[in-house]
Amino acid sequence: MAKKSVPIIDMQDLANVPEKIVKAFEEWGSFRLINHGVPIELMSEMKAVTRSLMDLPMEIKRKNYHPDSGKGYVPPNMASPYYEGLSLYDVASPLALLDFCSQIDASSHQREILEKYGLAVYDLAHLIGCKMMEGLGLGGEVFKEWVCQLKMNKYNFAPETVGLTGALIHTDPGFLTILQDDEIVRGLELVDEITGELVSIDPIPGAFVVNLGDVAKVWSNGRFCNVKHRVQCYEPKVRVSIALFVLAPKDVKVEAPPQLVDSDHPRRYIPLDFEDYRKLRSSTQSPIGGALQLFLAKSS
Ligand SMILES: O=C(O)CCC(=O)C(=O)O
Ligand SMILES: [Fe+2]
Repeated sequence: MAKKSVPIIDMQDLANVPEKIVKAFEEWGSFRLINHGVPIELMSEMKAVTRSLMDLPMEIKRKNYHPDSGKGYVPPNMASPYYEGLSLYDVASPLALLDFCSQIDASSHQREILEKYGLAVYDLAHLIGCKMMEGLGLGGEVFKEWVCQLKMNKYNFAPETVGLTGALIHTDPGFLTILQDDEIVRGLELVDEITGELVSIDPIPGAFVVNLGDVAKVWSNGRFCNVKHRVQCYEPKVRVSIALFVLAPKDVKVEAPPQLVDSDHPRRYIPLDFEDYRKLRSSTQSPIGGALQLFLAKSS
Protein backbone atom coordinates (compact mmCIF):
# COMPACT_ATOMS: atom_id res chain seq x y z
CA MET A 1 0.00 0.00 0.00
CA ALA A 2 1.31 3.46 -0.86
CA LYS A 3 2.47 5.31 2.21
CA LYS A 4 0.15 8.06 3.37
CA SER A 5 1.47 11.52 2.65
CA VAL A 6 0.35 15.10 2.92
CA PRO A 7 -2.57 16.15 0.71
CA ILE A 8 -1.97 18.00 -2.53
CA ILE A 9 -4.17 21.08 -2.85
CA ASP A 10 -4.79 22.70 -6.22
CA MET A 11 -5.34 26.42 -5.64
CA GLN A 12 -7.46 26.58 -8.82
CA ASP A 13 -9.97 24.10 -7.42
CA LEU A 14 -11.71 27.20 -6.07
CA ALA A 15 -14.87 25.67 -4.62
CA ASN A 16 -13.03 23.08 -2.49
CA VAL A 17 -9.88 24.92 -1.44
CA PRO A 18 -11.17 26.43 1.86
CA GLU A 19 -12.44 23.12 3.21
CA LYS A 20 -9.35 21.20 2.03
CA ILE A 21 -6.99 23.68 3.67
CA VAL A 22 -8.75 23.41 7.03
CA LYS A 23 -8.78 19.59 6.84
CA ALA A 24 -5.06 19.48 5.95
CA PHE A 25 -4.24 21.85 8.81
CA GLU A 26 -6.20 19.69 11.26
CA GLU A 27 -4.81 16.34 10.11
CA TRP A 28 -1.23 17.18 9.17
CA GLY A 29 -0.47 20.84 9.70
CA SER A 30 0.86 20.61 6.16
CA PHE A 31 -0.02 20.28 2.49
CA ARG A 32 1.52 20.50 -0.97
CA LEU A 33 0.29 23.44 -3.01
CA ILE A 34 0.05 23.41 -6.82
CA ASN A 35 -1.30 25.94 -9.34
CA HIS A 36 -0.63 28.67 -6.78
CA GLY A 37 -0.04 31.49 -9.26
CA VAL A 38 3.63 32.21 -8.43
CA PRO A 39 5.37 31.90 -11.83
CA ILE A 40 7.75 28.94 -12.06
CA GLU A 41 10.35 31.23 -13.70
CA LEU A 42 10.32 33.45 -10.62
CA MET A 43 10.72 30.39 -8.38
CA SER A 44 13.76 29.24 -10.42
CA GLU A 45 15.25 32.73 -10.50
CA MET A 46 14.91 32.91 -6.72
CA LYS A 47 16.65 29.53 -6.41
CA ALA A 48 19.48 30.79 -8.61
CA VAL A 49 19.81 33.96 -6.51
CA THR A 50 19.85 31.86 -3.33
CA ARG A 51 22.60 29.64 -4.72
CA SER A 52 24.70 32.63 -5.72
CA LEU A 53 24.25 34.35 -2.33
CA MET A 54 25.18 31.15 -0.54
CA ASP A 55 28.36 30.98 -2.64
CA LEU A 56 29.51 34.32 -1.22
CA PRO A 57 32.54 34.23 1.07
CA MET A 58 31.76 33.56 4.72
CA GLU A 59 32.85 37.05 5.79
CA ILE A 60 30.18 38.59 3.53
CA LYS A 61 27.42 36.19 4.63
CA ARG A 62 28.23 37.03 8.25
CA LYS A 63 27.35 40.64 7.46
CA ASN A 64 23.72 39.49 7.34
CA TYR A 65 23.80 40.11 11.05
CA HIS A 66 20.83 40.48 13.38
CA PRO A 67 21.14 40.87 17.16
CA ASP A 68 18.32 38.32 17.68
CA SER A 69 19.33 34.74 16.96
CA GLY A 70 17.63 33.21 13.92
CA LYS A 71 16.87 36.56 12.27
CA GLY A 72 20.20 36.87 10.46
CA TYR A 73 22.84 34.56 8.97
CA VAL A 74 23.11 31.19 10.70
CA PRO A 75 26.52 29.62 9.99
CA PRO A 76 27.17 25.87 10.18
CA ASN A 77 27.34 24.96 13.87
CA MET A 78 27.88 21.99 16.19
CA ALA A 79 24.20 20.97 16.21
CA SER A 80 23.76 21.37 12.43
CA PRO A 81 27.21 21.25 10.83
CA TYR A 82 25.97 20.96 7.23
CA TYR A 83 23.35 23.69 7.41
CA GLU A 84 23.59 27.44 6.84
CA GLY A 85 20.92 30.08 6.29
CA LEU A 86 20.55 33.70 5.23
CA SER A 87 17.59 35.71 6.49
CA LEU A 88 15.64 38.70 5.33
CA TYR A 89 13.64 39.66 8.37
CA ASP A 90 10.38 41.56 7.68
CA VAL A 91 10.23 40.87 3.97
CA ALA A 92 7.37 43.30 3.29
CA SER A 93 9.42 46.26 4.52
CA PRO A 94 11.27 48.02 1.65
CA LEU A 95 13.80 49.29 4.18
CA ALA A 96 14.54 45.78 5.47
CA LEU A 97 15.08 44.61 1.89
CA LEU A 98 17.50 47.46 1.18
CA ASP A 99 19.32 46.75 4.42
CA PHE A 100 19.67 43.07 3.62
CA CYS A 101 20.90 43.84 0.11
CA SER A 102 23.48 46.34 1.30
CA GLN A 103 24.69 43.96 4.05
CA ILE A 104 25.61 41.29 1.53
CA ASP A 105 26.29 43.65 -1.37
CA ALA A 106 23.55 42.15 -3.58
CA SER A 107 23.42 43.16 -7.26
CA SER A 108 20.42 45.07 -8.58
CA HIS A 109 19.23 41.88 -10.31
CA GLN A 110 19.45 39.93 -7.06
CA ARG A 111 17.58 42.69 -5.25
CA GLU A 112 14.88 42.75 -7.90
CA ILE A 113 14.31 38.97 -7.67
CA LEU A 114 14.31 39.01 -3.85
CA GLU A 115 11.71 41.77 -3.89
CA LYS A 116 9.51 40.14 -6.57
CA TYR A 117 9.66 36.70 -4.99
CA GLY A 118 9.17 38.01 -1.47
CA LEU A 119 6.07 39.96 -2.47
CA ALA A 120 4.61 37.16 -4.61
CA VAL A 121 4.92 34.59 -1.82
CA TYR A 122 3.74 37.15 0.75
CA ASP A 123 0.60 37.70 -1.36
CA LEU A 124 0.15 33.93 -1.64
CA ALA A 125 0.36 33.63 2.16
CA HIS A 126 -2.42 36.20 2.49
CA LEU A 127 -4.53 34.31 -0.01
CA ILE A 128 -4.03 31.04 1.89
CA GLY A 129 -4.97 32.93 5.08
CA CYS A 130 -8.21 34.18 3.50
CA LYS A 131 -9.12 30.70 2.22
CA MET A 132 -8.42 29.24 5.66
CA MET A 133 -10.71 31.84 7.25
CA GLU A 134 -13.40 30.98 4.70
CA GLY A 135 -13.00 27.26 5.48
CA LEU A 136 -13.42 27.99 9.18
CA GLY A 137 -16.60 29.93 8.46
CA LEU A 138 -15.01 33.14 9.76
CA GLY A 139 -14.18 35.12 6.60
CA GLY A 140 -11.97 38.19 6.49
CA GLU A 141 -8.21 38.54 6.47
CA VAL A 142 -6.01 37.03 9.14
CA PHE A 143 -2.40 37.97 8.36
CA LYS A 144 -2.84 41.71 7.86
CA GLU A 145 0.26 43.57 9.14
CA TRP A 146 1.89 40.35 10.34
CA VAL A 147 5.69 40.06 10.26
CA CYS A 148 7.13 37.74 7.61
CA GLN A 149 10.69 36.44 7.31
CA LEU A 150 12.35 35.09 4.16
CA LYS A 151 14.96 32.45 4.90
CA MET A 152 17.33 30.87 2.40
CA ASN A 153 18.59 27.44 3.47
CA LYS A 154 21.59 25.51 2.18
CA TYR A 155 22.54 21.99 3.19
CA ASN A 156 26.16 21.23 2.32
CA PHE A 157 25.59 17.52 1.73
CA ALA A 158 28.49 15.36 0.55
CA PRO A 159 29.30 11.61 0.30
CA GLU A 160 30.33 11.50 3.98
CA THR A 161 27.02 13.07 5.16
CA VAL A 162 24.64 10.51 3.58
CA GLY A 163 22.32 9.20 6.31
CA LEU A 164 23.02 12.17 8.59
CA THR A 165 20.70 14.99 9.60
CA GLY A 166 20.78 18.40 7.88
CA ALA A 167 18.16 20.12 10.04
CA LEU A 168 17.19 18.64 13.39
CA ILE A 169 13.56 17.83 14.05
CA HIS A 170 11.61 21.01 14.86
CA THR A 171 8.36 22.84 14.49
CA ASP A 172 8.41 26.30 12.95
CA PRO A 173 7.69 28.90 15.65
CA GLY A 174 5.38 31.16 13.61
CA PHE A 175 1.95 30.60 12.07
CA LEU A 176 2.61 29.41 8.55
CA THR A 177 5.57 28.60 6.30
CA ILE A 178 5.54 28.57 2.52
CA LEU A 179 8.49 26.44 1.53
CA GLN A 180 10.06 26.13 -1.89
CA ASP A 181 11.92 22.87 -1.31
CA ASP A 182 14.75 21.66 -3.54
CA GLU A 183 13.20 20.61 -6.86
CA ILE A 184 15.64 17.68 -7.20
CA VAL A 185 17.37 16.80 -3.93
CA ARG A 186 15.11 14.97 -1.48
CA GLY A 187 15.46 15.17 2.28
CA LEU A 188 12.42 16.82 3.89
CA GLU A 189 10.57 14.57 6.32
CA LEU A 190 7.36 15.35 8.25
CA VAL A 191 5.88 13.58 11.24
CA ASP A 192 2.47 12.03 10.71
CA GLU A 193 0.74 13.20 13.90
CA ILE A 194 -1.50 10.12 14.05
CA THR A 195 1.10 7.37 13.64
CA GLY A 196 4.15 9.33 14.81
CA GLU A 197 5.97 8.08 11.71
CA LEU A 198 8.31 10.21 9.63
CA VAL A 199 7.06 10.62 6.08
CA SER A 200 9.38 11.65 3.27
CA ILE A 201 8.14 14.61 1.22
CA ASP A 202 9.50 14.14 -2.26
CA PRO A 203 10.11 17.09 -4.58
CA ILE A 204 7.38 18.22 -6.97
CA PRO A 205 8.94 20.88 -9.21
CA GLY A 206 6.91 24.10 -9.20
CA ALA A 207 4.97 23.20 -6.03
CA PHE A 208 5.28 24.62 -2.53
CA VAL A 209 5.01 22.89 0.83
CA VAL A 210 2.82 24.78 3.32
CA ASN A 211 3.54 23.98 6.97
CA LEU A 212 1.95 25.24 10.17
CA GLY A 213 3.94 26.26 13.22
CA ASP A 214 3.37 26.86 16.93
CA VAL A 215 1.48 30.16 16.57
CA ALA A 216 -1.14 28.38 14.43
CA LYS A 217 -1.69 25.87 17.23
CA VAL A 218 -2.37 28.68 19.72
CA TRP A 219 -4.45 30.76 17.31
CA SER A 220 -6.64 27.78 16.35
CA ASN A 221 -7.25 26.90 20.03
CA GLY A 222 -5.37 23.64 19.54
CA ARG A 223 -7.42 22.61 16.49
CA PHE A 224 -4.54 22.85 13.97
CA CYS A 225 -1.37 20.80 14.06
CA ASN A 226 2.11 22.33 14.32
CA VAL A 227 3.90 19.84 12.11
CA LYS A 228 7.24 18.42 13.24
CA HIS A 229 9.79 18.07 10.47
CA ARG A 230 13.48 17.63 9.71
CA VAL A 231 15.86 17.43 6.78
CA GLN A 232 17.92 14.29 6.18
CA CYS A 233 20.79 13.73 3.76
CA TYR A 234 19.65 11.03 1.34
CA GLU A 235 22.17 11.74 -1.40
CA PRO A 236 25.52 13.52 -1.66
CA LYS A 237 24.18 16.66 -3.33
CA VAL A 238 23.90 20.22 -2.06
CA ARG A 239 20.28 20.96 -1.16
CA VAL A 240 18.73 24.43 -1.25
CA SER A 241 15.33 25.58 0.00
CA ILE A 242 13.59 28.93 0.53
CA ALA A 243 11.08 29.50 3.32
CA LEU A 244 8.71 32.39 3.84
CA PHE A 245 7.60 32.41 7.46
CA VAL A 246 4.39 34.23 8.35
CA LEU A 247 5.30 34.73 11.99
CA ALA A 248 2.84 36.67 14.13
CA PRO A 249 1.01 40.00 14.39
CA LYS A 250 3.12 43.10 15.09
CA ASP A 251 2.72 44.41 18.67
CA VAL A 252 -0.39 42.31 19.36
CA LYS A 253 -0.55 39.04 21.27
CA VAL A 254 -1.71 35.85 19.54
CA GLU A 255 -4.98 34.39 20.79
CA ALA A 256 -7.77 32.28 19.37
CA PRO A 257 -10.65 34.27 17.85
CA PRO A 258 -13.81 33.97 20.01
CA GLN A 259 -15.57 31.92 17.30
CA LEU A 260 -13.09 29.08 17.91
CA VAL A 261 -13.80 28.99 21.65
CA ASP A 262 -16.95 27.48 23.17
CA SER A 263 -17.95 25.19 26.03
CA ASP A 264 -16.81 22.11 24.10
CA HIS A 265 -13.56 23.85 23.18
CA PRO A 266 -12.54 26.00 26.14
CA ARG A 267 -9.67 28.41 25.61
CA ARG A 268 -6.48 26.31 25.69
CA TYR A 269 -3.81 28.99 25.68
CA ILE A 270 -3.35 32.36 27.29
CA PRO A 271 -2.50 35.19 24.86
CA LEU A 272 1.05 34.76 23.59
CA ASP A 273 3.56 37.47 22.76
CA PHE A 274 5.55 36.05 19.87
CA GLU A 275 8.90 37.62 20.77
CA ASP A 276 8.59 36.34 24.37
CA TYR A 277 7.66 32.93 23.03
CA ARG A 278 10.62 32.88 20.65
CA LYS A 279 13.02 33.63 23.50
CA LEU A 280 11.43 30.96 25.70
CA ARG A 281 11.65 28.41 22.91
CA SER A 282 15.35 29.01 22.67
CA SER A 283 16.14 29.36 26.41
CA THR A 284 14.23 26.17 27.24
CA GLN A 285 15.67 24.40 24.15
CA SER A 286 12.24 23.39 22.93
CA PRO A 287 12.52 23.06 19.13
CA ILE A 288 9.29 21.05 18.80
CA GLY A 289 6.91 23.45 20.48
CA GLY A 290 7.32 22.19 24.07
CA ALA A 291 7.41 25.75 25.40
CA LEU A 292 3.72 26.09 24.46
CA GLN A 293 3.04 24.24 27.74
CA LEU A 294 4.00 27.44 29.51
CA PHE A 295 1.09 29.22 27.82
CA LEU A 296 -1.62 26.68 28.65
CA ALA A 297 -4.70 28.25 30.22
CA LYS A 298 -5.32 27.22 33.86
CA SER A 299 -8.51 25.32 33.04
CA SER A 300 -7.00 23.20 30.24
O1 LIG B 1 14.79 22.75 3.83
C1 LIG B 1 13.66 22.31 4.05
O2 LIG B 1 13.06 21.60 3.26
C2 LIG B 1 12.98 22.64 5.36
C3 LIG B 1 13.42 23.93 5.95
C4 LIG B 1 12.78 24.22 7.25
O3 LIG B 1 12.20 23.37 7.88
C5 LIG B 1 12.82 25.59 7.81
O4 LIG B 1 13.43 26.47 7.19
O5 LIG B 1 12.22 25.80 8.88
FE1 LIG C 1 11.05 24.25 9.45
